Amino acid sequence: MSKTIIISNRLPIKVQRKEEGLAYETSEGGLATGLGSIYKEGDNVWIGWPGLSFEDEEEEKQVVQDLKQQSMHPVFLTESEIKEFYEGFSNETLWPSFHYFSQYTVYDDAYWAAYQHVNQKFCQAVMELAQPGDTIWVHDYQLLLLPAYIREAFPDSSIGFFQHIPFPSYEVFRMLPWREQILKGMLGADLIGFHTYDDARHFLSSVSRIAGMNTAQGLIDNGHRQIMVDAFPMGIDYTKYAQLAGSPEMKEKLIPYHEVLHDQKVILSIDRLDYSKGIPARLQAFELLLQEYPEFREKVTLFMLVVPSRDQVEKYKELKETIDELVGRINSSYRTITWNPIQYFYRSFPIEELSALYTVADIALITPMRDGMNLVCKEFIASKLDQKGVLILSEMAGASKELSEAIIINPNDLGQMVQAMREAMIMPEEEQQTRMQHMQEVLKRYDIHQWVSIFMNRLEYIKLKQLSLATESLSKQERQQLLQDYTRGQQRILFLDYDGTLTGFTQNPKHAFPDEELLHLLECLTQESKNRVVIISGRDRNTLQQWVGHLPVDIIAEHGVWMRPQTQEWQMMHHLTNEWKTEVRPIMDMHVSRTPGSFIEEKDYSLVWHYRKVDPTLGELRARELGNHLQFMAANINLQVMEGDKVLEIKNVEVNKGIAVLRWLELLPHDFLLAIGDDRTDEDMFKMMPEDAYTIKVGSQRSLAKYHLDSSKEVRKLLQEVCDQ
Ligand SMILES: O=P(O)(O)OC[C@H]1O[C@H](O[C@H]2O[C@H](CO)[C@@H](O)[C@H](O)[C@H]2O)[C@H](O)[C@@H](O)[C@@H]1O
Ligand SMILES: O=c1ccn([C@@H]2O[C@H](COP(=O)(O)OP(=O)(O)O)[C@@H](O)[C@H]2O)c(=O)[nH]1
Ligand SMILES: [Mg+2]
Repeated sequence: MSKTIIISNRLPIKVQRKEEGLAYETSEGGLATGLGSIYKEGDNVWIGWPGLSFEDEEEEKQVVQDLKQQSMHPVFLTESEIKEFYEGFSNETLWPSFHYFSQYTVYDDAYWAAYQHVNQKFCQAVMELAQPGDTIWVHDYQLLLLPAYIREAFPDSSIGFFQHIPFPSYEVFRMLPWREQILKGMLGADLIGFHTYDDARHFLSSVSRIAGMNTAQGLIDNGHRQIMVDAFPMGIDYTKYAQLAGSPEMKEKLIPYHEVLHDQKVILSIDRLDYSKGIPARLQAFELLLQEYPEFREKVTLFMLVVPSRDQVEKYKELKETIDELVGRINSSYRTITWNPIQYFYRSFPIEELSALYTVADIALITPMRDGMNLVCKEFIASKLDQKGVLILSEMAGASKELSEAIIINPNDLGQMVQAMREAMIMPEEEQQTRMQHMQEVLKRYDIHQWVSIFMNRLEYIKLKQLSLATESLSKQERQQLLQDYTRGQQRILFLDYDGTLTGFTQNPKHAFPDEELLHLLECLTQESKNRVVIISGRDRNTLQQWVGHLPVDIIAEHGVWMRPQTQEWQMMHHLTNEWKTEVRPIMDMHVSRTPGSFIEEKDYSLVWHYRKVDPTLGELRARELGNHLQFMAANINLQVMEGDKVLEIKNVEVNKGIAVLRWLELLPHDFLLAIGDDRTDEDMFKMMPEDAYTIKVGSQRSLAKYHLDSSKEVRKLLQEVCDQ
């Protein structure tokens, strides 16, 4: 039976070394409870780091055994891996960079080496446990390379990846020297999820700009597979928090709070110790509230829980000192004999205590500078059974996208935070309830179980979609049939597109000249007297003449303006005019000057605007503008605007590859036809081919062709087999 394997850096439990031996505690965080519902089912398993370094193999064996009973499998990290992979690359490079704290980012090759090494180590663990057919779900920024490593080991596996922290804008992401390897690592997955649409959008933009891949409609085409990217805002176990808040034990738990607080309002703040959480600014805003509105003194208490986290990392140590100082200063300035403005705790609390705090708090003050999601604010909402209470939430938290009924603030605006606290303190109960009810509905509907099920569902969907494309890809059997039909054929025509089909895509189109391998292949194909090999290309005739003209191939140039049957002279297929160029060229010239990196290619009867070196978004925008402009002119002067891969071509309306192949089909008797092409212009050729022809599209986009091949490399392989017949 197939199973689901979950992999995250941290396991949902932490091993602690106590005097009486090893002890297991739950890890802080929503992921652990959320996925709890699936990892314990059937043979499912969760792979991750148990949170300590072990020197003793016996102790490690013990941990493996203990965890096995709870459907977990540990990956042990050495002291130096903890330093360089976990504290280093994960939390001193990726964490600050992805949270827009670029000034904190450490760029260190040793960290990067450790990061690759530990990702490999996780891959080893997956390989030990995975079987064909298993679903693999990788979590978070510590394991960005893992999807590609797993893909290499198990090419057909179903891999989902979810990132719990933000994905930064391209301008920030590009600063990482290892940006390309990181993207390639993530792209090993079939489905890539983020908390918000903005994160997904930023990721897609980096993929398009850095990896140069097509990312239309959230689908990435990497040449082999379609990869889906989408937003899946993570929910919480709503019922669990609601039930805890309503449990009989809760009433008792609340007694001491009420004794201390009397009629004071409670503002609650809970986070891990992290500069991304905006704790100092929050404290400053609270101080300003007390300063500017003395009427609130002794009427409000800030309960501030800071959970120790990554305390070996320098910036976290510094932050701890800053917070200690601020709390000390505010408390010492404003405290009275009976009142302390801030109740500050630096430790972690069990869920029952958290629930009591959520219940008792009037206001939750959640003001991160950046946060992937933030589950604390959701847990607060779920705990409010009487629907009284106000949430103040930073617009920089992923959760703000769902919780629009909160008081949304910008954490850099201290004045706005002060006003938000004031508004929350005096908000009428009805308004609190209306807002709370709305937020509760959102969170109840989209809880953690829904989150898991929607993610899994999408993963299944994209796998099926890939499969339907794969079934169109030339199977072993169909390949055999093709070769058999070829051998039987006495009069064969092979139509071969050039760029993207016989050669790969190059940054400079002039660099795509044929290499030795290709020339040999063409020689071999043309040596066979039963073959007519037709190179059918959009390129100008001079280039094609220079590159393949010495071979006895037929050439169709400029999508069918020119033809050169075998060794004869070049002929024009249509009587065309190019007088229109004087009118069109200035418009293209203007676009070139407005679009850095673009250039014009001039052929005898067409003009082409290339934008492969242009920033992709700008390129698409300008292509649309130019296309519209030319479309408008074209209708009056018998021209067509053809869109290709990063090109826009304008030429006479009667020219296309379909009309060109018809000429060959009419003139030459044939009993075996093969047509291969990669681009939109090749679709015209596929359209004109008779039913029994073998038509092959290179790449995974939809096509009129019957079959698909992955790349020009695959095309060459097939043609070599044809040659060998
Ligand atoms: O493992 P640690 O280094 O101790 O850190 C704890 C976890 O922190 C991060 O949490 C994030 O995930 C939450 C759930 O999706 C999200 O609400 C929050 O905004 C994120 O910051 C981190 O992503 C985890 O990998 C860590 O285990
Ligand atoms: O003493 C504590 C404080 C917090 N949490 C939990 O830690 C998680 C924090 O998740 P969040 O998304 O808010 O932030 P992260 O720490 O993951 O960045 C929440 O589920 C809290 O309930 C906990 O278990 N014990
Ligand atoms: Mg092509």
